Amino acid sequence: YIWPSPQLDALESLRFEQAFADFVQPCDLFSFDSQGANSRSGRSNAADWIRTAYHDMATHNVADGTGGMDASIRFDEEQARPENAGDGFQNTLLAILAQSNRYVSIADVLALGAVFAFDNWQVLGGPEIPFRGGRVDATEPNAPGVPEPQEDLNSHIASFARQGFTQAEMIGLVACGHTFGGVQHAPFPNIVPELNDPNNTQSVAHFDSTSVQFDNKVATEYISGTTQNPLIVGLNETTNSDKRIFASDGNATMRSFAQSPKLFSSTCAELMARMIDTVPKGVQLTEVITPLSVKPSGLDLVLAGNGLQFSGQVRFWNMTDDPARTVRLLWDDHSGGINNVTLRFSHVTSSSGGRNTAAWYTFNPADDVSFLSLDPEAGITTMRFAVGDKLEDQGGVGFATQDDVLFSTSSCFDADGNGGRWDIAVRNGVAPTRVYLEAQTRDNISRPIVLETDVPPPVPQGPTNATAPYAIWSVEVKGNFESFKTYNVGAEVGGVKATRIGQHSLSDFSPCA
Ligand code: HEM
Repeated sequence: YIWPSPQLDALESLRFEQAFADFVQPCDLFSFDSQGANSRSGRSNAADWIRTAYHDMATHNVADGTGGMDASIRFDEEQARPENAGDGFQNTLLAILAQSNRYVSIADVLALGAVFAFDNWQVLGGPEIPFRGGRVDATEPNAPGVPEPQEDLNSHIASFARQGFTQAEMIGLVACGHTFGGVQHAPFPNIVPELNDPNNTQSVAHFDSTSVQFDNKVATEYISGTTQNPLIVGLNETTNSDKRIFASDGNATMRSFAQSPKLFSSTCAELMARMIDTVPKGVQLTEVITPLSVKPSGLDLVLAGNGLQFSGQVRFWNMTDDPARTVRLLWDDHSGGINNVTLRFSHVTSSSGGRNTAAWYTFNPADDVSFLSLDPEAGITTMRFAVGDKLEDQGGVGFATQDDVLFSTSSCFDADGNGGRWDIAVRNGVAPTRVYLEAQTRDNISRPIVLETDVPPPVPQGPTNATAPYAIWSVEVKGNFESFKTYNVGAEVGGVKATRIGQHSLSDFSPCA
């Protein structure tokens, strides 16, 4: 896709910049145990996240298009059902709900959690699950429908058919899920006894001998008869659902997985992608999110008195540090000028279990100067980057940069921290039908939403100064801790409503006179 695209940019950052993937590194990390990082609980965030994604999806009904990945699992009513026994769903939401935002739904982050749980294993031949965004969060619980271990084979075949999966796909999906984690004593005391093991304090009987790792041991141990999977060798035959499911085609599918780690991996990539892309009828998912090779990030542009202050970074994918490399930012302005500055190397990040690296360059010219100064008359229209002698301009279109509506540093906060005045700079010649502040918050069912506060145009007082590059629109705000709330600025120009560059709170500016 072409930058900027607010939704795809946000999905891309979350998928490729590691932010919450750190919850599944190391892979046996479990955040909800009193021993924390030294946990010997037998549990893992990674396993909880995969199971949560499956249980959210498993309510899908292909016939009427209801249910699916829509984060309905976040409702207490759904978590209280016997089919959703255990605290793994609550734990998952506690860890990752905060990652959702106006562009990335809670259902998207649940799907991404499952992707991350598999992601770290790619270096060892594990699958990369293609990730799309655009899921829509449910407004109420879905109808029940998650399979339970005591049900018979025909019920399971029917249940997976209702979810949209064939019998062979059911075997595959269960095997792919059950290469992680296991069955805990607390929610399933009839399947797993207390283990009294100081290295497995929550008494989890694991599905295979490598329970926090993606590999085909779930299949090899089953085929060789050495499996300890509690849903295969459990003393109570009734709850041996994996045994019935795995054997339901004469072991053909499981044998093929045992013979070929590659086939198991590619099958899991395909089935997991289908699982997380199973959404209620009418929901339109985005394209598969792939990393942008060049991505401007964290941009800010403010009017400061007589100058424009521009700051930000640019990320180059699959690039490591190289002191000999020169990176320049070139920008076009409104007066037809082309300007340029050499950017400074900032740092290198790594993601997906160390498989990808990205090099970041920052726009500020020196450590003690946090912005580039632009001429406000000329402004900025488009960026391009020169890496050595290679021009990065998105195939000629450049990186469009808006300078029409911005925060002004004349904004100020009240001494009590409970309000102040927002000054928004509107470029001369631009005629917005609306300018507004955007605050991101959540509704009463946790969905990220945006509240808008209108900023009125200035009331003309005497002759207007039509030669000033920007006019100031202002609004006074009041409320508890208002000075510390973060806002974006948005505007509607020519019928197009869009968020502009940068994010601020009043406390970034000066006290009001
Ligand atoms: C007939 C279908 C299935 C049944 C009856 C079933 C049953 C179970 C049960 C009883 C547990 C133990 C939960 C706990 O103690 O917290 C479990 C765990 C798990 N299941 Fe399934 N499952 C099924 C299908 C799937 C599928 C399709 C996936 C994902 C693709 C999946 C992923 C997981 C994972 C990752 C765990 C480990 C959770 C943890 O260790 O915290 N399951 N399953």
